[in-house]
Amino acid sequence: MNSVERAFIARSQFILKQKVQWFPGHMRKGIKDIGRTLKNTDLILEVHDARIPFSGRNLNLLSRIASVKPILLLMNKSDLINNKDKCRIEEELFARMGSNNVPIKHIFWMNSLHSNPIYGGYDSKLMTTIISSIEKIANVGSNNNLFQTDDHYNLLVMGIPNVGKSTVINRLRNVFLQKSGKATKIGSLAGVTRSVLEKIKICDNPKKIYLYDTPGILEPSFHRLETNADIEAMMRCAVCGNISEKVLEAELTADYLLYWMNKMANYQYVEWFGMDKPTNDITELLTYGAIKFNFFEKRRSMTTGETNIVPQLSSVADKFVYAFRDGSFGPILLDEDHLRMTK
Ligand SMILES: Nc1nc2c(ncn2[C@@H]2O[C@H](COP(=O)(O)OP(=O)(O)OP(=O)(O)O)[C@@H](O)[C@H]2O)c(=O)[nH]1
Repeated sequence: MNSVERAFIARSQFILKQKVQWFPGHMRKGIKDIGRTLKNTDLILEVHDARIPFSGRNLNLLSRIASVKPILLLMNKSDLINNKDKCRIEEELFARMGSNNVPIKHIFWMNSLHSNPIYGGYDSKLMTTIISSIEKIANVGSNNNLFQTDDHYNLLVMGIPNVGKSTVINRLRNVFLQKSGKATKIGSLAGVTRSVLEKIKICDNPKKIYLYDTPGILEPSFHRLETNADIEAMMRCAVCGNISEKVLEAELTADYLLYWMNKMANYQYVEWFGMDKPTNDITELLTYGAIKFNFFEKRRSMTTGETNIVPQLSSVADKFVYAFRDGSFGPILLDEDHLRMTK
C-alpha cells in the first residue's frame, strides 16, 4: 500500500439509494413445492456461496425445515476464497448454530466448476465423505424414523439463487455416474431454476443417492431491509450474483463493491481502472473505466435534440462486478468482518 492509499479515508456506511422489492411468484411456489417434497426427502443439502458464508442464508426457512430433517451444508465456489479461511468459517458457523436454530450436521467445501485438482477443484473423495456423513446420520438410532428406506437416500438441494445448485448436481452426477451432459439447467444469472425438478440420480454405489433440485429462494429480510446488516447482506448477495440484475441497478452493486473494497483497504481496483488513487465516488470510478475500456455511446438529448457521446457507466459497472465474480481481484471473502467480530 502506498502513502496515498494509507491516508485514504473510506466511507463509513453504505447508503442504499434505491428501493428494492423482489419476491417473484416462482419463489412463493418454490417454498410450497419444497414443503410438498419434504415428505419424500431424507436430508437437506443446503448449497451456499463460500464468499458469503454468513450473508443471505435463508435461516428462516431452514430453521423450520431443520426441526424435521437433518441439514448438510455444502459451501460451493470455494475456489474463490482462500483455503486458510475455511477453518475459521466452519468454527463460526458451528458457533452460530445455537442461536440461529439451524443445526448443521456437516460442512463440505466444493469447487464444482473445475474438476482439475490444480484449481483446488473437485475431489473424488468428496462424494465418499458426503455418503459417509449421510450413513453416520442414518445410523444414529434417533434418526431411524427420518429415513424412508435403507436402499437409497433422497436429498433435497436448497439454497438462494445462483449459488451453483445445478452445477453441483451436474458435477456430482458426471463424476459418479460418468454421465456427461447436464441433468439440470445452469445459468450465470440468478433465478434459472424455477420449480422443483424431477429426482436426479447422482450415485449408484455403495448406495443410490437421488437429489431434487429446487429454485433459489431469497432470504425474506431482503424484502424488509430493516437494518444496515440486512442491507449489507443483500448487497453482498448482489455482488455475488444471487439477486437478479433486473432488481438492483448495476451501478448500485458496483458502488457497494467499491465501498466494501475501500473498507477492507483493498485497492486493487485503482490500477485495474487506471487511476492514481482510491476514490469513494462511484461515478468518478466508472468514468475512469469508460475511458480505459472505451465504453461510450451516442445519446440524443430530449431537451435540445442534440446527439452527445456519453460514458456507458452501467456497462463499466457490470465489467467491474463480473471481474470480481471471476476472481480477477484474487480470492475474496466478502463476509470477512463476520469472522473479525468474534476474534
Ligand atoms: N467459480 C465458480 N463458479 C461456479 C461454481 N459453481 C457454479 N458456478 C457458476 O455459478 C453460476 C450459477 O450456477 P447454477 O448452477 O446455475 O446456480 P443455481 O444455484 O442452480 O441457480 P438458480 O437456478 O438461479 O437457483 C454459473 O455461472 C456457474 O458456472 C464454482 O464452484 N466455482
